Amino acid sequence: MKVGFIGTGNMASAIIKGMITKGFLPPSDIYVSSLQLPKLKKFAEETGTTFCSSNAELVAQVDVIILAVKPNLFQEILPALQPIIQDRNPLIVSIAAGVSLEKIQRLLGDNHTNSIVRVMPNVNAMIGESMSAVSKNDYVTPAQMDFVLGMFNAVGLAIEIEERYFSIFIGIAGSAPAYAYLFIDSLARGALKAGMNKEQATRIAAQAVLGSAKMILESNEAPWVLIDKVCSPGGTTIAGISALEDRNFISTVMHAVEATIQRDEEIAAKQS
Ligand SMILES: NC(=O)C1=CN([C@@H]2O[C@H](COP(=O)(O)OP(=O)(O)OC[C@H]3O[C@@H](n4cnc5c(N)ncnc54)[C@H](OP(=O)(O)O)[C@@H]3O)[C@@H](O)[C@H]2O)C=CC1
Ligand SMILES: O=C(O)[C@@H]1CCC=N1
Repeated sequence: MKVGFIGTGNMASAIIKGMITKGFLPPSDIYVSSLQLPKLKKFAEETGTTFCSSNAELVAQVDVIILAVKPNLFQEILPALQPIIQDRNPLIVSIAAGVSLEKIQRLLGDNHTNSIVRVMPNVNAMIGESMSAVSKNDYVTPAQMDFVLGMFNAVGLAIEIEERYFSIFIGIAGSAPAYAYLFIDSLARGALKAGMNKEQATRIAAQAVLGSAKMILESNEAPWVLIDKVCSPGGTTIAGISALEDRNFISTVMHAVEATIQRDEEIAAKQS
């Protein structure tokens, strides 16, 4: 299978580097196109991927197209590629927030029936730790779906969900790495304020958060049960939990998830 990425920015490069590290495809079977050609050439040389000087050149050579550009570019890019896409009929995979399967089909021509898959990965794909959601339209074959699930399982964990849950998924997985990085950075700032070197504090906090995430996944205990196990009576942890709740930590984080969902819905409304 030859897989072509239209767009090689933060997310595509994370997936590409993750796929290459995991040996999912030989780098030369990954085709890339984007806007700034000198930058693209350097990226292709560094990764061993196949450089394409235009989106059309890419579409002409691949079996799977990954749309990895910003949502507002879909209405410019897809109609221009419509004739060649309809001629070759590749599997179309979109990783954009706020662009529905139905919208993609509309941009490719309502009178056609393309195999389209929507994926919401996250940037941790770069180290093989993405959490990705996958949803398909009616024309995707079981073999095509297996290929997409295989690709995103190679760079983390991929699950199939109904498309109507995509906005919520972005709030807890697509955008969530940034929220987790912010939490770790905030812990490190607390340590910095108390006199520890920030770089060392960041590594310590990141390992503590990594272990906590693994504990939730591997212990089968609810987070609140685990929280109680850390809190000694009259100890340090309950003092910290109490301070977090003084500043509404739980509702602040819930509010961040709600804001993410709302923004995804706004982007979707603009695209429709
Ligand atoms: N960042 C993230 O963590 C996540 C992002 N996403 C989704 O991924 C998509 C890409 O996001 P992200 O990688 O962050 O964005 P970036 O801005 O980092 O990358 C966008 C890419 O699109 C390329 N591009 C722009 N115009 C064209 C064009 N006309 N033809 C071909 N390529 C073009 C750019 O090229 P050039 O570099 O040459 O300028 C760039 O490589 C978005 O739709 C986003 O919703 C989904 C999950 C997580
Ligand atoms: O911020 C964004 O819109 C993209 C989608 C999910 C993560 N980054």
